[in-house]
Amino acid sequence: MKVIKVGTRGSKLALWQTQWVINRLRSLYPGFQFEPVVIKVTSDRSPDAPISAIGQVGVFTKDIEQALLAGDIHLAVHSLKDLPTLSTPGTVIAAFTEREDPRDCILWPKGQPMPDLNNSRVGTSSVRRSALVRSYWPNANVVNLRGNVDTRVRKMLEGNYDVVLMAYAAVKRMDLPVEFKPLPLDSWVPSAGQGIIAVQAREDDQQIIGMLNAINFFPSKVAYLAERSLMRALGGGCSMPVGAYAELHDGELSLIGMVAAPDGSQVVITRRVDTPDQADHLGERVAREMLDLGIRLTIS
Ligand SMILES: NCc1[nH]cc(CCC(=O)O)c1CC(=O)O
Repeated sequence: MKVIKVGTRGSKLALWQTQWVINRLRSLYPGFQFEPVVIKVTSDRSPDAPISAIGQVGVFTKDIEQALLAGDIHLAVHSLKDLPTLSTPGTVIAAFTEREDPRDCILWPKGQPMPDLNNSRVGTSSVRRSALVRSYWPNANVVNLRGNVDTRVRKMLEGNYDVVLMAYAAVKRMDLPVEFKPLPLDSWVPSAGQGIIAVQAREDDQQIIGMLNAINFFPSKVAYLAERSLMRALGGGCSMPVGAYAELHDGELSLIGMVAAPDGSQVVITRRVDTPDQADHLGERVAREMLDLGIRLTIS
């Protein structure tokens, strides 16, 4: 039986996502054996350093892509939002999964009432989330908090933070000892790709690409094309306070874009609609309109 090696990070969330993809593939292709291969990535090697200090693009994904290109694995499973908006030459995202709830949410310890957000210590290391906290809850204290989902929850339960911010997708996929409340999509615009799992193959591997095509979900792909185009037009990556969320509904693609000043003094949110074949153009248009509003994209 042919063994297909599936590259993944070793975090619980990554392993959950990889198992989910493997289960889908296994039911479609019973003649193959799918085997997860854990690959250590840059961010795992410096678990406490701020991502902005580790610096380069692709801290969650680069080492896995290299293993893919080297032929050590046949395919790779990533959180789409962790992948750089410019794809690595030689690789292709051959499947975008059905999107899990894309919203951000706040988490606090199980059994406790929801903290007063405007007087809380909020743990996050995301520049997008900190800008939104500073804008919407001006008296809250943003405290840097890095690490895998488990680490972030543990540090909160140890009393270092009153609430932490996280992707709702992560809360739904894992069993966490927390209370949680999702934040509204149109004011807390998520990161491009949030909630979608990306399955990557080598560009020249027609067999794997063909197999992955069966689990590709077109509405997720076209939504991401618009979100990615917006990110590219802003020249942004995860180091900028930018959000993008697109949705295909009744043949119409709508895109919400968000740009914030890192200190929260300005938040610009724009929504536009177009046909799905105009996904790229829609992203550029929303980006252009937001830039025309004159927000200062100062990267701290
Ligand atoms: N960079 C961390 C990361 N990458 C993907 C997810 C959530 C899962 C998803 O978006 O599919 C998370 C956790 C978070 O944002 O709190």
